Amino acid sequence: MTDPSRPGAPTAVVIVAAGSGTRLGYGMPKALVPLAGAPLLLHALRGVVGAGVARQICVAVPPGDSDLGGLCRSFAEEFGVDAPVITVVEGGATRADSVRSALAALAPGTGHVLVHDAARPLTPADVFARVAEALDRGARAVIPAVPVVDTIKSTAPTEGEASAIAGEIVTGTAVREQLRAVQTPQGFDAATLLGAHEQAARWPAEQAAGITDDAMLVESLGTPVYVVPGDLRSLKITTPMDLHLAETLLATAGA
Ligand SMILES: Nc1ccn([C@@H]2O[C@H](COP(=O)(O)OP(=O)(O)OP(=O)(O)O)[C@@H](O)[C@H]2O)c(=O)n1
Ligand SMILES: C[C@](O)(CO)[C@H](O)COP(=O)(O)O
Repeated sequence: MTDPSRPGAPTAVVIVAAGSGTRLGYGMPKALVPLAGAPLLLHALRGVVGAGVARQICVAVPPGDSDLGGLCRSFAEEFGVDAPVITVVEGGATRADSVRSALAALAPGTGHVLVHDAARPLTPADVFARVAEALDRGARAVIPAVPVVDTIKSTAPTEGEASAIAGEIVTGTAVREQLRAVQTPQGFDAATLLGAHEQAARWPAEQAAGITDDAMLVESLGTPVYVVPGDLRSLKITTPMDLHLAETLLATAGA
């Protein structure tokens, strides 16, 4: 339910659910893939409504889809008038295109926007709350993140004689203490996010192909992006192993 006592600007949550799920390999849009018997999108919708931050939820579904749109409509009927308004739009070829399509459907007067992956079905309410609170405190952009546990190195393809040994060679080691693994929901002042996406829509294809989250578009404008603690349970379902892990987490939580 939307908490009417929550201070701050009217908040919309965009759920991007238009991906194909190629790496998961189920032969259906990833948002439809079942986790503990319910599609990933349904888990994400329940999470957003349970967090109580949204006045509107705008879901980007694959072009031509009717299953995920139908799921959203049934979900809205289940909650009735107390639930946030749920809007369904057709997503695009890339995640950024899907976000852009959803932003165009936000209600006039929307002050804050949280962009969330349908592929993160187990994000705890606390994470939504931390992001929304940072916006209420004046941040124009805020992301949840967790520390990185592996050592991260950059590499380059080997050349000449070295290529007989291996395909890649190390070019550097990042300072791990400065690295964070970034999650969603990512929160923004609505005008800031719209401006950032409008600018990125004019980027050349090669540069646009490198867009992996919304915050990097805002960073490119020089706007400070704040970081709040994420949660390891907010994992992104990308491969079959992630789905197994999420099933286990749910089974353990319900035990
Ligand atoms: N054109 C796209 C691509 C991705 N997404 C959404 O962005 C989130 C993160 O994307 P990702 O995990 O990469 O999903 P897919 O693109 O479906 O995965 P894959 O790359 O394996 O096909 C997902 O909720 C996905 O539905 C989207 O709305 N529109
Ligand atoms: C937005 C995101 O979930 C932050 O970690 C991530 O960058 C999405 O990447 P994907 O390759 O589109 O799954």
